[in-house]
Amino acid sequence: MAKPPRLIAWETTAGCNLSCKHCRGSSTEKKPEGELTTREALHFIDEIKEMGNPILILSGGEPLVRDDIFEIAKYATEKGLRVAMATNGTLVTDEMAEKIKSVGIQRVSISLDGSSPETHDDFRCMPGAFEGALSGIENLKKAGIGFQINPTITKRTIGEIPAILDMAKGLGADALHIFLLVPTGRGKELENDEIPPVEYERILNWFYDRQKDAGIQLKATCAPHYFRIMRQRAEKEGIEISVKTHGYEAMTKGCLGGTGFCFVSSTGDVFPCGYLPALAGNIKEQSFKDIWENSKVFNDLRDVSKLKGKCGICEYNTVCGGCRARAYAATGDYLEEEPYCIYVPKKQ
Ligand code: HEM
Ligand SMILES: C[C@H]1O[C@@H](n2cnc3c(N)ncnc32)[C@H](O)[C@@H]1O
Ligand code: MET
Ligand code: SF4
Repeated sequence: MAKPPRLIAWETTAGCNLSCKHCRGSSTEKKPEGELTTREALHFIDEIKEMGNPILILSGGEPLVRDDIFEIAKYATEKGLRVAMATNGTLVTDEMAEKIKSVGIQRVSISLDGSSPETHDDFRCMPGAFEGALSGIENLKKAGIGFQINPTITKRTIGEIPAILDMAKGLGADALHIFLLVPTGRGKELENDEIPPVEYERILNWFYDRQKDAGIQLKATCAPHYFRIMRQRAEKEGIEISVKTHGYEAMTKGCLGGTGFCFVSSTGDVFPCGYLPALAGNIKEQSFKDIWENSKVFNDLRDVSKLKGKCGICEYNTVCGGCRARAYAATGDYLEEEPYCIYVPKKQ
């Protein structure tokens, strides 16, 4: 029997006040038909709670454009779920920050796709988006809410990542979670902005070094090969990987899509992650538990022996496993080898 999910990202709405260049959801001001109603949303929370006690990320689109977002969040925290919110920050006024606090949301992520207004505003297609995000952060701080910074790594932003880390530290963020661009949704049009595989290797090695001295929590999302690099580096350094030396990263693995994580769209479609359009089911038609336990796609992803190409024979496949969304984007098959990894497995 599959273990229950540890983390669920829910696109509470596909509507958004921005329309960023890379957006996996192609979000705009216009919401698509069929968004879960308040009743359906609360029922979904009941279903999650019956299965276990995961972290629930209220994402979007922009969650703050959903009218009943605080009712939903309050319902979830009162049921005992740990609730986080992912926002672009521009709508986080003092009043919003107070509401976020009062419904018991524990942490908020703010996206910063540049250390300067020029880069961020260009990426997010809105002049003032950078200032808006910073002002959102100040308001969260005043309300005493923990926050993390999420930058997306592309050719446009890679040069500013060290400066974004410094900013995150200076602002008092709890964490920096880097996101590596996945060419899906509007992100498909940014295909040429994806950093090449050797650059991935370089930035993830830099990230490994910063884990030691950053002083804030760092996590590489959608970069499963980080978990290979971490092991290769630790071996070279003669360090045994343990919770003591590598914290939370020692206990987890590259991609949790389908094993510990899933993404639920604004209309109730369930996917392994927000970047992999392989449908597992819809919560309006089937119970969430049934989808999680029995769908073909989730069961495929739980079986490492199904991986193909070099991921199939790689000695790191239980800790990395490749990005299934990139494999799907490149080949149409989510079990194919990860196209952005330069490692040559030892077993040939
Ligand atoms: C410590 C436990 C956490 C773990 C294990 C974790 C892990 C993950 C994983 C696996 C993803 C998958 C991305 C994908 O495949 O779509 C993800 C996405 C994400 N995480 Fe975390 N995360 C944690 C905590 C948090 C917290 C506290 C926040 C705060 C807001 C956060 C914010 C996000 C966001 C915004 C996404 C992207 C969701 C989306 O697609 O909209 N995470 N995380
Ligand atoms: C929730 C987080 O997901 C990021 N995000 C949105 N679209 C993409 C994509 N195509 N690839 C990677 N990250 C993305 C946002 O910038 C935000 O930080
Ligand atoms: N709109 C929020 C952000 O930009 C969360 C979802 S992004 C797909 O961070
Ligand atoms: S990335 Fe976030 S802020 Fe930007 S358009 Fe998509 S949902 Fe909106």
